[in-house]
Amino acid sequence: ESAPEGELELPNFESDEEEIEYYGPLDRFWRGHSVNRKLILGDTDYYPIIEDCLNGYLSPQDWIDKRQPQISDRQLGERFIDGNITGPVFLVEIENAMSPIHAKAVRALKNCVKTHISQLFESRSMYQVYGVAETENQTVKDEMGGNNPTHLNSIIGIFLPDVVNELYESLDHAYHYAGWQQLVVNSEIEDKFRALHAFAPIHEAGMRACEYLSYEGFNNLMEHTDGYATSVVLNVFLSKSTDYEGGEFYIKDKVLKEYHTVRPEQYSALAFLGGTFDHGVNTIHSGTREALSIEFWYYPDLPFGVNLCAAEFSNVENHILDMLKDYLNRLEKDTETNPKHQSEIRRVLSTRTMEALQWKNKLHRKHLQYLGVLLRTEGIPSIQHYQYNNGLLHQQYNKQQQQGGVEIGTVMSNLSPDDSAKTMMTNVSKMVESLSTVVNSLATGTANTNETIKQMMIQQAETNKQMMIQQTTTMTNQTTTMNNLMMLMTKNEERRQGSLISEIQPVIDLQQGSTPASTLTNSQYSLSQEQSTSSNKRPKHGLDDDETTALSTVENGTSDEPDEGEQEDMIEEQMEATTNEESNDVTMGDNDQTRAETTNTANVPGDFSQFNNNNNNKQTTTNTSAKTDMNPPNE
Ligand SMILES: O=C(O)CCC(=O)C(=O)O
Ligand SMILES: [Fe+2]
Repeated sequence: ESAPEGELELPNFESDEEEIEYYGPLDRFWRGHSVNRKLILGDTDYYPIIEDCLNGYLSPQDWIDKRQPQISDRQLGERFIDGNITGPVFLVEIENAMSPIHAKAVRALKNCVKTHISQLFESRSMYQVYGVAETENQTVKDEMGGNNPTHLNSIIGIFLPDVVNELYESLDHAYHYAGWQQLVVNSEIEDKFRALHAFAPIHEAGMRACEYLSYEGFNNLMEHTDGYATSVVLNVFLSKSTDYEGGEFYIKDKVLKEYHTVRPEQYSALAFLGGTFDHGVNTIHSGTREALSIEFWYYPDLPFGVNLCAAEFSNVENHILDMLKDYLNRLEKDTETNPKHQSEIRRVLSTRTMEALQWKNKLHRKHLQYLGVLLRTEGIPSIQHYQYNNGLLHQQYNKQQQQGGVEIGTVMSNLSPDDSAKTMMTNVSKMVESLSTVVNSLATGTANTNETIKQMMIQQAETNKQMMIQQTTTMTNQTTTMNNLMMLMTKNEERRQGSLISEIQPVIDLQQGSTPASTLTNSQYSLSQEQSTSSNKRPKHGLDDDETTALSTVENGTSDEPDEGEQEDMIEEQMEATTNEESNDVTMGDNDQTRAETTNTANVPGDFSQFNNNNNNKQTTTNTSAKTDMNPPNE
C-alpha cells in the first residue's frame, strides 16, 4: 500500500545505518545527455560535433586503450600537515594519478570544446576576478596573474567516463593518504544542519568545476582560495616538469603561515584543501604549463553549460527548481495521455517539495537533492533538452559576441564572494517562495508535520552534539597517548642508533603495498587502503548496458506501463535504491591512525630548497609574508 497523501518520508536519523545518506549518482543532473546523446546549448546540439572532433584526435586503438584499466603505478608523494602536526593534512601528492592515454584524451576534449563551444573557454585575469579597478596600474595587474580555463564539467563525464573513474580512484587514494575521512566525520553536524561548509565524503563529492588550465598571457597566479563550497581540489599536471621554468605550485600553512612549494612531474596530481587554504602559482619564466583542475564539493556534478561563477548551491537548486517547474508544466499538458503516471508523480513531488519547504535552510540541500533524485529516477524527459544558458558566462559570452568576439581579459565572475553570498541568500529565499507557490497548487495538507520535524531536529542536534563532544574528548586523549608513545619510541630509537631519525621516504608503491621499514605512516596507509577499496561503492560514471533501456521505458511509458500500485512500488524502490547506505569505514581506531600519521610525518621533507627570492615567489621559511595586500575578500 502506498503512503497516504501528503505523508512525509523523512530520513531516519534514529538509525545508525542512516548516518550517511546517498542521494543518487553524482551525474544525475546531466546523465540524460549521455543516455540521449544530445548536448544542447542555445540552438545547437554539440554532441555530434564534439564526438566527430574527438575522433579526429583519437584513433580507434586509442578508444580501446582508453577503456582498459590504466594505472598500475600510483605512488604517494608529498604530504603537508597544517601546523606541522596540529591541523589536518592540507595537501597530498599522488604520482602517476592519470594514465598517458587519458591525458591525451583530456587534451583532445579540451581542444574540441575550445574550438566548438568557445564560450566555455575563458581567459581569467585575477585582477578582474577580484574586482580591481581597470585604472589600477599594469604592474599590479601583472602581479595578480591569472590563467585560462576551458570548462569541461559534465562534458568530461559524457565523453570520457573512464577518465572520470580514474580521477575518482586517484582522489580515493588521496583521501586515504590524507586521512580526510576524519574531516568528513568532523563535519557531520554541519552536513546535517548547514551544508555549505560540509566536507564531502568521496561518494558524494561531485565536480563543482573541471577546468583545463593553461597560462598563456599570464605568468603567475596570485594567492587565493577557490571558494567556500569546495571540499577538495585535484590538480593533475599534464605538462612535463621540463616543459616550463618556474611555475611552482605553492600553498600556505594556516597555523605557521609558512609556504610550501611543489613542482610535480607530468601525470602527478596534487589533492589539496583549496577551498580554505591559500595557494597559487609562482612566476612561470618560460614554457607551457597545463593542468586539469577539478574542484569537488558536497553536491552533484555541475550541469553542462554552467561555469564556476555559477557554481553555487543556490544556482544548482534553481536549476532543479526550473526543471521541476518545467516538468510540472508538461504534466499539466499530459493529463489525457498519462493520468495515472501524472497523479502518482504529483503525489510524490508534492510531499518531497513539502519537505524541502519545511526544512528550509536547515536541510534544504538534502531535500532538494531528493527532488534531484526524483527527477532523475522519474526520467525527466526534458533534462537533455534543458538549456542552461542564463549563467554569467553565457551572458558574458553574448556581450562579447556583440562586441566582436572572445578576447583575453574576460571577466570570470562579476560577483565578489561577498556578493555571491548575498545573491545566494536572495536566491534561496526566491527559491523558497517559488516552492511555496508550487506546493500551494499541489499539496493537500500536511497539518502537524512541521512541529514534529522541528522537535526531531532539535532532539537530533542535541544527540549529535553530545556524541561529537564525547568523540572529541576520546580523540584528544588518544592523540596525547599516541604522541607520547611516538616520542618515547623516537627517543628510544635515537638512543639505540645514536643518531636522529629524520629521513622518511614518502614514496611507496601503492599496488605492491610495499612498506619501507621506516614508515609506520605508509604501512598504516596501505592498511587503510585495503579497507577503503573494498568499501568504496561510488557508482561509476558511464552508462550500464541496461540503462538506456530502463530510461527509455520510463520516457515512453506506454506499452509496458505498470498499473498504479506497481508504479508506486517502483518509485518507492527507486527512492530506496538511491538513498542506499554506504558504510563509513572511519572508526575510532582510524582516529588513532590519523593522529599517528600526523605525528610521524611531521618530518617529511618538503621540496623547499630550490626557489629564488623573487617578490612574486613564495618562500618556505616561517612567517614569510611575500603575500600581496590585494587580499582576496573571501574566507
Ligand atoms: O595551476 C595550478 O596549479 C593552480 C590553479 C589554481 O589554483 C586555480 O585555478 O584556482
Ligand atoms: Fe585555485
